[in-house]
Amino acid sequence: MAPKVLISDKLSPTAVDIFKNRGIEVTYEPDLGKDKDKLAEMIGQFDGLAIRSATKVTDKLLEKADNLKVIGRAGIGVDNVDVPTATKKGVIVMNTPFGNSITTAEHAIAMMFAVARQIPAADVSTQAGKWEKNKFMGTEITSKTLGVIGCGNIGSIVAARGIGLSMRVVAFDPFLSVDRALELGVEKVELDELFRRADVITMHTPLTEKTRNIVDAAAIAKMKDGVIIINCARGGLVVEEDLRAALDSGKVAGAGVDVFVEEPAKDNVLFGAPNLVCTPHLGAATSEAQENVALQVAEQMADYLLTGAVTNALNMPSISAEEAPRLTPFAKLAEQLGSFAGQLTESGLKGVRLEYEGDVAEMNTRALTSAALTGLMRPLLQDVNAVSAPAIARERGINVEEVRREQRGAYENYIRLTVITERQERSVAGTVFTDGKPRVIQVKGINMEAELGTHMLYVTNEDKPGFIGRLGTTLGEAGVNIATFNLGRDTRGGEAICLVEIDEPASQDVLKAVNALPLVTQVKALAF
Ligand SMILES: NC(=O)C1=CN([C@@H]2O[C@H](COP(=O)(O)OP(=O)(O)OC[C@H]3O[C@@H](n4cnc5c(N)ncnc54)[C@H](O)[C@@H]3O)[C@@H](O)[C@H]2O)C=CC1
Ligand SMILES: O=C(O)C(=O)COP(=O)(O)O
Repeated sequence: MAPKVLISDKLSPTAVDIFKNRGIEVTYEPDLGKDKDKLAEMIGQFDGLAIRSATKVTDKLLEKADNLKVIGRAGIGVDNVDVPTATKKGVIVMNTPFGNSITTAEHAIAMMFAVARQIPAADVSTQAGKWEKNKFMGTEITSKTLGVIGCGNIGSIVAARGIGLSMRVVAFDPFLSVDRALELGVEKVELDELFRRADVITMHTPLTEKTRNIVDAAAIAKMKDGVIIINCARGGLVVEEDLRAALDSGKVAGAGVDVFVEEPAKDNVLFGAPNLVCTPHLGAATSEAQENVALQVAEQMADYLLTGAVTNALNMPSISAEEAPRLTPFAKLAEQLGSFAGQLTESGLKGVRLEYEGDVAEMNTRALTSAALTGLMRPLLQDVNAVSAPAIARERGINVEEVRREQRGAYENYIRLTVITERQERSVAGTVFTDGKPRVIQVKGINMEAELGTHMLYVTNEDKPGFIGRLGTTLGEAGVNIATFNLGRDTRGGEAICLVEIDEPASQDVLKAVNALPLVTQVKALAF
């Protein structure tokens, strides 16, 4: 069945065309993001949700999103998405990190000039026939200091534009390296120094608990008298009441505000302040940027839904379209190994070690580890998937270790998964042959070669003659048909393992009967 995608915010028609052309059923409801009840009613039918900033993807909405696999943000900020809850539910959240950055940087520069030359107010006055030439005295930008808070994609474009305008640029960004600052031609400074030195301050950080209220009354007090403040990033970065007071007092000479704590902003404390220029979250609103983000989000979501390729996800490692098909059998193997170990693990899991050897060591092992963790935890948590598994493992304090060895052993590729519990370590290993089929090749250090079917019996016993015949007879008498039978032992007369594929799940009576056989040490029904 074709996957279904809902677009709940205004997106360029390009997105609709791409989804359709790729065989995805698409519902375009550009105003749905504003109607959370209707959205909650509809969301259950969809595999994908494409949004901008108006749709709020809350935990309540996600509760109803039973089929959702991917949320695509046609833009950058995902503060309107509850990413931790989406991750726990196994829903990928992806954005388009570059599509609108130039446009947004240009908006910040436009705001700087609009404020410095009071263009909006001068326009209103002029069109009212007032010709107030002396009222609108401006500020020259050349040689002034531009303070950039957050010097990532957008901040660095703003910095470059600032330098192009002959400004001196200082930047505060804890993740900005000295080399990158040099390359950009900006001076890396601490926040207080930026506040002290900048004539114009512009913000380009995401909204996080660290950046919320970064510009409040105390910060403004450290700034130059007559500073200009520009916010084209997120509403919560500035305490609106404090900015209003500073505009009223003249401490801040002017502000350009594109984003608000509450959006749509209908009745904001800032409105009506002197020399305030506002726009309704227009940072990304150019046809060029909207084409970019619509095209990119639709391609990324379609890739994921149709091929499993992952690009620009915030909660999952990337998997390219080329590697997705190559990775699939290994992901299946990793998940089967995890599932095998998970079904045999009864006491508290402390850690998991994944060893990748040969060709597979050069693949995207993070994605394979996620698949292994999914298999491992599924016996406990039905809804876990490769998106949620690493987060759940972390939350539960399960230590995950990855070892990669590129040299080949007896097999071209080899994955060994070891679970570490309070009581013991247990390993299971497998490979993918050239037929693309995963095989288990070692259980607890005992070699064998088994393809895992849907229903399996796992039996450990003492290696003595006559056991296999008795096991076969017991299963036959119980009406259980054997599909495949795989054997291994550590030493002659030592510990032996049978992995038996059966056509139907083993009943409790069958398990009891097998358990009662002489020499049996453990019997377990496994399902894959
Ligand atoms: N007004 C609008 O329409 C638009 C607004 N935005 C906003 O702009 C933000 C930035 O976008 P990009 O530059 O693409 O993101 P980015 O991730 O490339 O850059 C953000 C920078 O902020 C820095 N940062 C993080 N925490 C910080 C802190 N506590 N103090 C100082 N710097 C910190 C990071 O190190 C990073 O370099 C987005 O998160 C979004 O909220 C983005 C697009 C359009
Ligand atoms: O990309 C971003 O972070 C933006 O803020 C753009 O928002 P929008 O898509 O225009 O609602």
